[in-house]
Amino acid sequence: MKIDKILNEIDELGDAHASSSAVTPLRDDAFELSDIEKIALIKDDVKHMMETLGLDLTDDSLKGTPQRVAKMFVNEVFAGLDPKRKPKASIFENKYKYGEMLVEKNITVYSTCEHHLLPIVGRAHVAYISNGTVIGLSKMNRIVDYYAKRPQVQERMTMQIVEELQNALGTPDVACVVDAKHLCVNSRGIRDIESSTVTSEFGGAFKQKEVKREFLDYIKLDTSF
Ligand SMILES: Nc1nc2c(ncn2[C@@H]2O[C@H](COP(=O)(O)OP(=O)(O)OP(=O)(O)O)[C@@H](O)[C@H]2O)c(=O)[nH]1
Ligand SMILES: [Zn+2]
Repeated sequence: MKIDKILNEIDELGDAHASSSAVTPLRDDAFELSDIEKIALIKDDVKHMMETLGLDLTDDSLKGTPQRVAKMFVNEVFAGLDPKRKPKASIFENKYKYGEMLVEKNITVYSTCEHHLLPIVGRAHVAYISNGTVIGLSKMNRIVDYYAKRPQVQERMTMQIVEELQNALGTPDVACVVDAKHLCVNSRGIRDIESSTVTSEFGGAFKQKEVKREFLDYIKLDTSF
């Protein structure tokens, strides 16, 4: 596929929108290889890494690891790099005129820290106020999961979730709070097992103190961050 076409598609999908401030840094040729080609190349890379560490890849337990890791990277933990996998946001008309805030809370987040390639595990809470459009509830969970399945920093992921929902719903009135543990902080380095990271993005009406407060009350967080 021609790179112009791919970039156009990404643009249409809203991920590389010119006004976006939270774009995952991707190479121009990011989608020139097929998933199968990527898995074959990554398999060799993982094999090389393990051999360099001195592991015997003829061992029964280790021999399948390069292929297993390559498949897991492309099809699972980094699958959200591919705009083709972006969930379709089922949008409905708000015929019942529900005008209050809707909160989808405690969405499970499994992501990967892009600095250490170690897991980020936590919860996302998203909210919006309808301007005439409503979105299928599960689509909010799916949008969170799509952006989580990338090498990430938590700040960017939080902003990407909000930007995507703003595009889908056609309103700036969207917010997201993420509370997550970074295994690069908990299990190595400083090894602080208790600490977690809270990030937030408040769009449109959520910048107002009372609206923000209502959202944070629903998810039972204070405003001290
Ligand atoms: N802002 C931000 N930083 C992150 C995130 N995930 C991991 N980091 C940090 O990225 C930083 C990378 O710093 P470096 O000094 O290059 O890495 P390091 O030598 O492994 O540092 P230590 O983790 O302190 O041992 C670390 O402080 C991580 O805690 C994230 O989502 N957002
Ligand atoms: Zn890290």
